[in-house]
Amino acid sequence: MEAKRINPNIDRSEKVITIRGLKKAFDDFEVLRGVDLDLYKGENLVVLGRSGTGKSVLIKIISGLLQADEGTVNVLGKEVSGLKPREMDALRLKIGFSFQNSALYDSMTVRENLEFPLERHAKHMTVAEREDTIQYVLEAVGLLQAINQMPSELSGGQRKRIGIARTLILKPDIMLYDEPTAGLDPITCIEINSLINEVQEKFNTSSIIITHDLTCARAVGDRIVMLLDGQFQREGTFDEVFESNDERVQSFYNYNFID
Ligand SMILES: Nc1ncnc2c1ncn2[C@@H]1O[C@H](COP(=O)(O)OP(=O)(O)OP(=O)(O)O)[C@@H](O)[C@H]1O
Repeated sequence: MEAKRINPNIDRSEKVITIRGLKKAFDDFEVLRGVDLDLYKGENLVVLGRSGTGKSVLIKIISGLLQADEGTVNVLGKEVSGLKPREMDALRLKIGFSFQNSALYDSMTVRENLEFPLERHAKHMTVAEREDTIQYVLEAVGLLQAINQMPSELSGGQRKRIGIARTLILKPDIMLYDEPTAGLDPITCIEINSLINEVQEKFNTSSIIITHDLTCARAVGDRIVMLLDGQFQREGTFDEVFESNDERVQSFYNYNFID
């Protein structure tokens, strides 16, 4: 299994996300207990953690779908908690959210699925510009030939690619991938991992990749953070994170079947 070649274009002088002291509880259950996080421009940051540790809650707070209880969350220079709904909508357009289930509309063709966000958010585009943009993102995910197909005619991996293309179509600055390889076979996982790295290079995005798949983490992460007991307890390259003797880190590693 190959480790990621760290992207030389990461700009460590520019942070696109800065989080300090983030707390979030549901009733008495404290999910996030003081999370600090920086995402640098051009970086692929992997957030690792076992099921239920609050990874999805974290990205929902970043994208304004959930409110923090305490702490500061700054995205592209804006403090999320202080934004009016209209400002939040504008910020959200700069954040591409790739959902676990790809979230495609089953009754629409691939082209229509991709046209949909353009019709809503890129009204200034001509029909020809839209078509060019659709073809460009489909080509980028290697599925131009599927343009007239229905999502039901595609494999899980292909649907995932189209979901990523639809997220890219509005040219987001930040990509949030929630479990990009969940439910895919090992070969398709490798293809999706490569696609995440290609997107980083071609679209110059900064990304957070949420996963508990260590093969994915190693293949795509310039930097890895591990969420344990509501806080990031380990941070570094893949090897640095797993150098730890911490039993929780080791058991996480041992339960993932990797070479
Ligand atoms: N809207 C909500 N209301 C109440 N509890 C919630 C809500 N959203 C998340 N939780 C709880 O917060 C905890 C963390 O959930 P989260 O979905 O972030 O986990 P996760 O780390 O993404 O897990 P997985 O890897 O299984 O997706 C869980 O115990 C979950 O039940």
